[in-house]
Amino acid sequence: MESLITHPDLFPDEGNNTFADIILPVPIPRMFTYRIPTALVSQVQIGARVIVQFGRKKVLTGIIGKVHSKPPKAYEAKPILDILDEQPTVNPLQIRFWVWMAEYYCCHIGEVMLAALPSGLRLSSESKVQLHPNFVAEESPYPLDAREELILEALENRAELSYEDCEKILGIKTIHPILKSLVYKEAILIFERVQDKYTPKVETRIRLKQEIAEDKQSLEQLFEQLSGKAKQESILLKYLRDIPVFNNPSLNEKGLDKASLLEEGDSESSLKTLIKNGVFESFKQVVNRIDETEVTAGEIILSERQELAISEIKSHFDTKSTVLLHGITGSGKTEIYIQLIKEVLDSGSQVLMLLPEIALTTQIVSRLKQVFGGQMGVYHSKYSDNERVEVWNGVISGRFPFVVGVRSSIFLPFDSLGMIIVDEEHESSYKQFDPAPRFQARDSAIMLAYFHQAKTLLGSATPSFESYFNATETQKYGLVELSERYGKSNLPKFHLADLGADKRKNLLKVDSTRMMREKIQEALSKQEQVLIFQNRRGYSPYIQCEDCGWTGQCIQCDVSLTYHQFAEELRCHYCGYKEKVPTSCPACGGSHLTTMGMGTERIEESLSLLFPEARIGRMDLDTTRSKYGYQKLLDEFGSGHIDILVGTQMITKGLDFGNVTVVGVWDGDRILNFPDFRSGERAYQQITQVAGRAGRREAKGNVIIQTRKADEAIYQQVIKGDYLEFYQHEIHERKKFYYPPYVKLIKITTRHSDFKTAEKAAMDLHRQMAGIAVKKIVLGPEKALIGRIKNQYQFESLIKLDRSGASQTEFKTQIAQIQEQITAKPEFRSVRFIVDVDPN
Ligand SMILES: Nc1ncnc2c1ncn2[C@@H]1O[C@H](COP(=O)(O)OP(=O)(O)OP(=O)(O)O)[C@@H](O)[C@H]1O
Ligand SMILES: [Zn+2]
Repeated sequence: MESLITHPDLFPDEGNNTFADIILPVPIPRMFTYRIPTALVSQVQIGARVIVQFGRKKVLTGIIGKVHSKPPKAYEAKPILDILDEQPTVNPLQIRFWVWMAEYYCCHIGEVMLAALPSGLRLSSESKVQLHPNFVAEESPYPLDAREELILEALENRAELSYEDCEKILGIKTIHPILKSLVYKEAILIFERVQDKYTPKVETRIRLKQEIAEDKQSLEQLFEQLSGKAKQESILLKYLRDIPVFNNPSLNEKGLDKASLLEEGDSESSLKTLIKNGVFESFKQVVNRIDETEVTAGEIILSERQELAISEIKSHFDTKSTVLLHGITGSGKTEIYIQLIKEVLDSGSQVLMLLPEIALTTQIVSRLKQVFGGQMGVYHSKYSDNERVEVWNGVISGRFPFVVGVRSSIFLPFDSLGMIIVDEEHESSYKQFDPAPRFQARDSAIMLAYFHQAKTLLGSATPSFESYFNATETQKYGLVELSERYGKSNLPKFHLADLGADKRKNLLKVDSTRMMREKIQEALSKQEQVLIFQNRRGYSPYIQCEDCGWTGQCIQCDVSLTYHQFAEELRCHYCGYKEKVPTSCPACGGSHLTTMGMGTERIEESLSLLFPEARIGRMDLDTTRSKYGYQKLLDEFGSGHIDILVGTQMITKGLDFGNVTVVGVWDGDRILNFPDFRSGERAYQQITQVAGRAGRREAKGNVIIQTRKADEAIYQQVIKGDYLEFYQHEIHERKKFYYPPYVKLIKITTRHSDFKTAEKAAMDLHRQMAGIAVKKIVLGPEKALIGRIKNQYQFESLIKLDRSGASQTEFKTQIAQIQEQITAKPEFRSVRFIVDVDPN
């Protein structure tokens, strides 16, 4: 797309009264108001992309958020330079949603826009200069000065110059007055070249020349000519095998993708010869990046219990807009979703289904694909930006009335959602931690549904306390319970394996109890499969010197470096700093460096000592970094090429493998040790979810939890599977100590490169917050758990706010003002405040 626009200074103020508030991709709190030149008034639409000048030299692409007739008071509105879209890129519902998100999560609307638009839809633009077509130096009535001459000279040789080029030519920074004068003298034009970053995928295709394809005789002749030229003949044969033009010459038209024509090792040069000799021709075609899939699923018959759940969900939807489906692991929630999705799609509305990041590459998506085929779009963060633009456009065009996606799919341009499903709604990865907007996708989805007058279905075997609270205590949500597994499957049997007792009896072998070994052996001997879970948190292995206790520390953050065996490196998980593993201790020079902590790698090693015959796989951040890494491991496991799969959180999310009968939790106690008020909730969820992967068909499942604290209440609660009892016990504590869902939490982090400055600013913030007149408790400021990240010191304040909407709005408005006041003070100019609403 190219847009030729005149320079802003060429727009006189025409006294016209239409203004637009523009959402700009810069960190300013509000939308910025611009004037709409008369010539453009008829094209103005909310959601259309525009080009505006921002500051002195910057040209930005923004989006029209609002149209009105009130000129801004604090500044003179500049004109909009151009409107890029005939069809708006985002719709008014999306803008409403963005505005809500910026307000609720205390961030700039520009930040929401940046998160929402795939970067392929954001435009890059740059001011360019070219000679005025009518300019003839000799005839110009205006004298030119030396600098102006230089620019014109350069333009004699080059069709266009950027602002940067001009700066270089003149060797000065302030070129604007000179260019302005040249514009006035009608010697140059300033224009914008705007580039759409999205590039359609173009394939080179090959087809027979039509006259050959249509005429059997000339085809036969061709074979005679090619006899003896084996390479060319082979290409022709391959083509005819894939495109049988003998039977149907019209097939020839769409040809064959060049890459697949040559995939069997045929040579490119032989193909070239064939093209040169007029046998084949090559042509280009724009293709979809996202495959079309055929619907392949057969009819599913729902169980009575599932039918009942569906009718309960629907009847709740008559009066409530959100329903929580609490169905134990393996109860068949997916089939319930499928049925409901079908009905909503049939009624002509759109459906969005949210899944946690990692679950999105798995079975559930292929299951949905079988049912919904090409009308289902998948929106994944491992997709390239171009692929995301295709999903985006597919939602607008109606190609994808149904999308399954990760948390960012709530930003897709839906215009008539009928239902949003949030599967595994308890998952903490629905919360975006960094950068802003720090949104919780489940909560935002409920808001989005509200804007669309749509319904939200939350599903989980282990609901978040927030959702369960809303479904029971306040009855804002409807509650539907499924407490039996589908079909002949039963919940697995639990075994607590006491590490301490085994140690005393000398039964421990490479960190494993006798119970763990026996159960794994039993499964292996029956050709059944095993999953071993190791919690990621607190388990990063590190290197320590046995002599002096030295451990590697990051040079920019207050954290230990994590040991990566594979790369023989120490890495910082916060800033990415890395160094080679030292051969001797940098502190004392000793040579006894050992690996501490027990990561998945270590367990993999232990298991291969214990079960030398077994095929063992490992799934963690290291082994799944590539786009298809995760899928590949799961495929190998699913097809029985792996007997034991060791993994972190990733192996717990929604996996459904019938042959898994044993699930081992390698170190249960570590799961209990989250240092926050949600630790109990998280531990219950994690153990229940991973245990739920066992025994999902007829064969009985076994879950072994290794622990030193077998009498912890939480183990008994998990084993009993009594979510309600667990919830009631925990929620009581939450109430007593003022924690969510009884209060709203806001965390404010104050950051600065100087320790004292950070502390002082945090204290200042604290003092002023005390003055805000809403019911609240303010804790801190305290040095953050990790006191320094990327050389920035951090202090944290935690605010417990009254749940009422009015209190929250009041607090948030005032906190924004307080931040502005503090950073206006010279000593605090580079202090950063990070506001996290509903932190994890
Ligand atoms: N009506 C049905 N007909 C045939 N098979 C079914 C039906 N309902 C569920 N199943 C099968 O039962 C198994 C468990 O179902 P599903 O994976 O949907 O459980 P879930 O509730 O999502 O469990 P989790 O919370 O553990 O992920 C799957 O293999 C699924 O294909
Ligand atoms: Zn670091």
